[in-house]
Amino acid sequence: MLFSEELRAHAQPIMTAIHEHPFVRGIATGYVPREALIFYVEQDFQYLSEFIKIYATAITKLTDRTEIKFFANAIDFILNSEIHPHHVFCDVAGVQYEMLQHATPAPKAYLYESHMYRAADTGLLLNILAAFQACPWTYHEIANKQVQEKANNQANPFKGWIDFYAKTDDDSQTTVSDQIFDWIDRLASDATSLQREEAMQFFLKSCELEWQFWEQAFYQQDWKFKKTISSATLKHI
Ligand SMILES: Cc1ncc(CO)c(N)n1
Repeated sequence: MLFSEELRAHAQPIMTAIHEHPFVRGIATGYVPREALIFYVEQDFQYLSEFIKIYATAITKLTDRTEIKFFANAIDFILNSEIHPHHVFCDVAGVQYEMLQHATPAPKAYLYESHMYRAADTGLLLNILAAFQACPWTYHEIANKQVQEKANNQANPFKGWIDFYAKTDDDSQTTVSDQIFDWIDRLASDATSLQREEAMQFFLKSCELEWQFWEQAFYQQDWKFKKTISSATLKHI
């Protein structure tokens, strides 16, 4: 069994819970509460900005130009393409995207970002890719399933969001997530079983954190002492 198949098999209960999450179901049925959409975009905007920095860290581990290009493309994708699904949510919520670009990470986003940095700190590309893969993989799975359900019909205000994440790489007909699984398999074949176990942990925790990210937005879960934390300044120190 390929390592990527093992990853997917172990993540199945989490993936099922993501498909069934009320936020994700709401995208399919065309209704998500406005507060949830706003909280999501605020958090995702800052989360993706942090992701760019994590990709940049990954680039420092590479020498092969094709591999470097992969991460450079991923950065370009976040900066120039992934703003589109955010605009879809903003349009439905009736808010200006520019208004949602100043948030600080809520607890689960903070945890997810810290988890990614922890993977990067191991210095192993296998861990970085495994931790990162939950991101494109789960979104692609969500969108594909919703396309199969014909949720991306003209009447659905989230059609643009679903179509965006269901898209494949036009030339090769493979998705970014397929390419990453291939890359993970190549690295895993040279790894020890302990290293594979560590990568598995990074992947599964990222999958759970994807579920948590939807949950956090749906219920707008923020720091309990947000005002205290965000009003603190260093002026007395
Ligand atoms: C939290 C999260 N995971 C995955 C994606 C898809 O890239 C995203 N935009 N945000």
